[in-house]
Parts: sequence; structure tokens; C-alpha cells
Amino acid sequence: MRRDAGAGGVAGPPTGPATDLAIEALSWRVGGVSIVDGVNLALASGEFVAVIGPNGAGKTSLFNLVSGLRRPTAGRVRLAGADITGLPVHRRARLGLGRTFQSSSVFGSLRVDENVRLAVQAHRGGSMRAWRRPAADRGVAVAADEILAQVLLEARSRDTAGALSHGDKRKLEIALLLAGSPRVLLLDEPMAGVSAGDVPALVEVIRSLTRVHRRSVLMVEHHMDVVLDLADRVAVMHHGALLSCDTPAAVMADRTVQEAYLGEEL
Ligand SMILES: Nc1ncnc2c1ncn2[C@@H]1O[C@H](COP(=O)(O)OP(=O)(O)OP(=O)(O)O)[C@@H](O)[C@H]1O
Repeated sequence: MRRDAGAGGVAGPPTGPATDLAIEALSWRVGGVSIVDGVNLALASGEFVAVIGPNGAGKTSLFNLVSGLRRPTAGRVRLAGADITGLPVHRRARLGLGRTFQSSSVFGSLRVDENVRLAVQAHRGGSMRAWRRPAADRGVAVAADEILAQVLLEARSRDTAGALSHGDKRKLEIALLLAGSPRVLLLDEPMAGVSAGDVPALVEVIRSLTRVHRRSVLMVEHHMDVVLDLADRVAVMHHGALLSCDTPAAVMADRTVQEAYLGEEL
């Protein structure tokens, strides 16, 4: 069965758990060119949806609209029911929408645990000096340690962040997001540049976001083995539109999807 994600209703799960993120008829036109074209997609609480599509399909542009980096020319974005379409990035983040970027947001000269404490402190809105004096704010240190355990980085906590492998740096970027207790995480190509040896641990960290910690995840990723392993549903973009959104098995068997990828390995 295919749950269509086209111009009609919002492509969502078959039953009705709470919707964490709703993308409604979202469009972005630049200079008369349609880059994102009427995308409808709903993410249920605790659901993992991967966005795939050929190069230039509009995946990053869709993420930019959802995270607030770009303003859509039509359509809406709702977070837990609240319309966030007009809000800037930092307001969306405060409401529970966290995004990783392809470029790193880590302070390379600080230690791993210092990066996380700083992020926890920033989200708590208190004095930024506390991270220098962890004893003065045990709560921050405890929260940071819990997050480091969650992303499997305890053993590296006292290392300089700049010395981490790409895979561990990605875990740290996820840790920095978790410091803000996001309801929905947008992960932009988390496996890019990560060595094959680091992939399994990073996959486990990402899997735990939904399976253990009940966050919702929308992920753009080119590695199909990772997508098929992690995603509850796969959304396929092509020429700015959503072609299909269904279980990984159904998407892989979909002829329309195969035709969209003609000439590219799926
Ligand atoms: N600011 C912009 N102005 C004009 N065109 C843009 C802009 N940003 C993106 N585009 C175009 O929109 C299309 C979609 O780009 P986008 O980066 O969203 O695709 P993508 O699916 O993420 O591709 P990839 O998989 O290669 O990262 C491309 O043709 C791109 O050149």
C-alpha cells in the first residue's frame, strides 16, 4: 500500500498518534523557479522519517524551510500543532526544533565535555561562567554527562573536540542539539565524511534518539543502507516535490521511485 504524499492530504502515519512536525503544502520559488513544490509531510511523535532523492531534488532546501533558514513562498510548518512558519531559527530551536548542519558547530579548541556543558548552560539561559567552574553548577555537569553517555562519548569526554574523528564529531553535534531537549531533530547527512568503521556506532546513537528517547527525527541521508536500517518511513523527493512516502520496503519496490533514480544507484 502506498500512502501518497502528493498534492492531496498530508503524508502521515496510518493511525493517529500526536503529530510532532507537520509540513503543509510547503513551497519555495526563487526567481520564478520552483525549488520546493507543495510538500506535505507529517512526522508522528517518536517517528523516524528519512528524506532521499537525487542530487538537486530539494532536500536541503526543504530542511532550510523547516528549520527557518529560508522563508517559504507558500505553505506552513507546525511544531506540535503550533504554527512556526514565520519564526526565526532561534525561536524554533527554543520551541523544540533542533537541526544539525553539514558543517560542524563544534568548538574545536574546547574539550568534548566543555562543549556540551556550554550548550546545556546556553539553553538554561544562566551565567555563561558556570561551564568554567563546573563545581559551581553540578546540575549542568550532570546533565552534560548524561548527554555524553547517551551519544556514547563518555570515553572521549576529556579529549579536545578538534581531535575527534568525523564520526565522534557527529555524535558531539547531536549531543549539542540534545542539550536543548528538542522534540524534533533534523539531521542533515549525518554520515557524510564518516569512516566505515565509525558508521555502526553513529547509527546506534541516531537509532536511540527515537527508539529509546522518543524524539522525532527527520533525516536527509544518501547512504541507502543507513536509511533502510533506521527509517520508519522514507520520503522521496524529486524536482522539489514529494514523490512518495512509505515504509522502506514499499518505497524500494515503487516503480515511480525507481524511475526517478534512473541512472543512479538506489
Ligand atoms: N538560494 C538558491 N537560489 C537558487 N537556486 C537554489 C538555491 N538553493 C538551492 N537552489 C537550487 O535548488 C535545487 C535543489 O537544491 P538542494 O540543495 O535543495 O537539493 P538537494 O536535494 O539537497 O541536493 P544534494 O543531494 O545534491 O545536496 C538545486 O537545483 C539548487 O541549485
